[in-house]
Amino acid sequence: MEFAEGAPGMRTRVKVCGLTTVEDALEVAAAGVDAVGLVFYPPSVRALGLDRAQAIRAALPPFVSVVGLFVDASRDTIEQTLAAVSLDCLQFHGEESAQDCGGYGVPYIKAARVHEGFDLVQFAACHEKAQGILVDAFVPGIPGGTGQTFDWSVLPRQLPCPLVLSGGLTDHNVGEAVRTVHPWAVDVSSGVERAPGRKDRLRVQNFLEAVAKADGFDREK
Ligand SMILES: O=C(O)c1ccccc1N[C@@H]1O[C@H](COP(=O)(O)O)[C@@H](O)[C@H]1O
Repeated sequence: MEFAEGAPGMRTRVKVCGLTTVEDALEVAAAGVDAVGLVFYPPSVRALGLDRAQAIRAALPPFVSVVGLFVDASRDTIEQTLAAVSLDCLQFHGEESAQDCGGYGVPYIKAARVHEGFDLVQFAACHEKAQGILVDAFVPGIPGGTGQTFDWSVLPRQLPCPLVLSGGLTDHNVGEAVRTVHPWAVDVSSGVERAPGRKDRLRVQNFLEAVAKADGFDREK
């Protein structure tokens, strides 16, 4: 199977990023998401401290992956975070090189902010050890979580690793996104919020329902 193209009948995985409370994390887990993201990037409205991250990790049921998001963090910061919080995957959302992302003994995904002329195939080749490549909108000066979409038609049909689509996804556009891009997974943050850093249960449910519908599965609320 070529990645970027999910196999026919495949279920698109869903990550909801930017959980800041145990209550929201349990709600999105109960709704059926595959992964939750914890933001370890202090300028973000969704950033959380180690105590809160530990509490969320400890509260989650099995088989919900916990992804730690970093933006150009120091190796010390990442190691200290990993020592305090058990993370299943790292998400590097800054300008990290392939070397910066490796050596933690934890799988990682590397984010690319897509703009005109951006060569995603070359980017993926540079990050060949990444478990997947996440694509997000390019907004100057803001690394992510912007709620902005981008032109999905610039994405290549084939990549050598799984593609995670993000950037301005909502329950209204994620169906079209899945049908157009056929990503391995989708990642959403602001599009399922009721306030910055607080997730809205109904929006999360509607988002999951829209993904399932686009995959060809029916999903009861
Ligand atoms: O969520 C954040 O605050 C954030 C901060 C810095 C870098 C990335 C961040 N989130 C990631 O951004 C994309 C798109 O988010 P949105 O759905 O458009 O709000 C997503 O991959 C988040 O994981």
